[in-house]
Amino acid sequence: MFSKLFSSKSVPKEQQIVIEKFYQEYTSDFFPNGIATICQLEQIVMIDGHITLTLKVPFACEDELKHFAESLLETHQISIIVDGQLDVIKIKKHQIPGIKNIIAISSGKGGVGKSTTTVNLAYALQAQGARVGILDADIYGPSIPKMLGIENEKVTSNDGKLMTPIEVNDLSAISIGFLVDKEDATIWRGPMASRAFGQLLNECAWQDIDYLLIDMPPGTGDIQLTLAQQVPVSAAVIITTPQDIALDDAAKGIAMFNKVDVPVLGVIENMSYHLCDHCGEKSHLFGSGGGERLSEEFKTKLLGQLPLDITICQHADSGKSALLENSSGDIAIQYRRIAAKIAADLFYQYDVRSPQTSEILFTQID
Ligand SMILES: Nc1ncnc2c1ncn2[C@@H]1O[C@H](COP(=O)(O)OP(=O)(O)OP(=O)(O)O)[C@@H](O)[C@H]1O
Repeated sequence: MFSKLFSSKSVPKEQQIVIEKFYQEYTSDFFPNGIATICQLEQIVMIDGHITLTLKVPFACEDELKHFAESLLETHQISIIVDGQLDVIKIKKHQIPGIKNIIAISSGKGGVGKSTTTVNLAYALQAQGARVGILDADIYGPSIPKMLGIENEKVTSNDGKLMTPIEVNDLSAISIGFLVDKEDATIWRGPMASRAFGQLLNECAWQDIDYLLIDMPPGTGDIQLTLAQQVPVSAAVIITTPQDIALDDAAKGIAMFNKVDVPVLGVIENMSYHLCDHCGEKSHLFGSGGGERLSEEFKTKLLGQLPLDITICQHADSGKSALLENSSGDIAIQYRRIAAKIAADLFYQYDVRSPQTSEILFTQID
C-alpha cells in the first residue's frame, strides 16, 4: 500500500521506512487511537531539500503536527516538515452555504469574558490552520466589532442580496453592531432579536469557513433557547469564572444545551487565577476548583483555565489579541491548546455518534 506513497526517489529508503513506522505507531492526547487512524497520508517527498510529509487532517491541529515532527526528530534524528492539508469534517448536516461547523460560545452570566474568549479562540483556531468566522449574536451588547478593532465598519453587499462579512486579519465577522447603532439594538425584544440573528446567519456570504464561532447573548432565557434550537449548532462551549454565582449560571447553560440536544464540548474557566508579576505566584482570586467540579458534575470537560491578565483586557479593549501580538507567549499557547481541543473534540463527537472506521467516516461525509 505504501509503495505508491513513497515513490519519491529523493527521500532515502531507510528514512522512509522509519517515518512510515513512526507515523503508523504515533499516538498522543489528540490522536489517542493513532494519527494513522485519523489523518490520511498523502505523500512523503523532498521539497527544497526538506523531507515533507503531507497529511490530510480532519480537524485544526497545526501545533500537534509540529509536535509529531519534533517527536520524530527527538527519537530518530530525522527532520521533517509536516504539511497538514486541513479538510475539516462537517459534523452536523445543514444548508448554510460556506460554513462547515457552528460552535456556540455561551455563558450563563454576563461579564465573564465570553466575547474576549470568542475572539481569542477564533485567532487560536486560525493559528491551528483553520478558516474561522465570528457571528456576534449578542444583539443587546455587541462587543465583537470593538474587540476586532473594526467598530466603525459598516456592512456592504457584493451582490445586492447577501451581506459581505467584514474581513479582519483573515477572520470573517458579522455583528448587529455593523448594521445598526448599539443604542437601537438594545430596545429590540424577543422575535425581533431572533429575526435579526437569523438574518446575520443566513443572509451573509460566508466563504470557506471551517468553524463559525457564535458569541451568544449571555444568559439562558428564551432568546438563547430559541437560538440554540434555530441554529444548526454542532456543539457548544461554556465560559465561566470560578465564582459560585457564575458557576451556577454556567450549570444552567449546560442544562439548556442538553435540553436541545446540542453537545457541550466543555467548560473554559476564565479569570481562573492571577500570576504575580514579581514572584510568579499563582493566586486564585475568585476561588478554585469550580470549573473542574462543574465539568465533573455534568460529565463534560474542563477545556482550560485562563488567567486574569491585564494584557488580555488591554488587547480586547484595543482590538488586538495575544495571538497576534505575542504568538509564542504563554497566553497565546493556552488559547491555542484550548482551540485544538475544541476542534479535536468536535471531530471525535462525530466519531462517537458514528462508531465506524475512519476510512468509512471520510467517504461518508458530503
Ligand atoms: N482573562 C481575562 N483577564 C483580564 N480581563 C479579562 C479577561 N477576560 C475578559 N476580560 C475583560 O473583562 C471584561 C468583560 O469581558 P467580555 O466583554 O468578554 O465579557 P462577556 O462575558 O462577553 O460580557 P457580556 O456577556 O456582558 O457581553 C472586558 O473588559 C474584558 O477585557
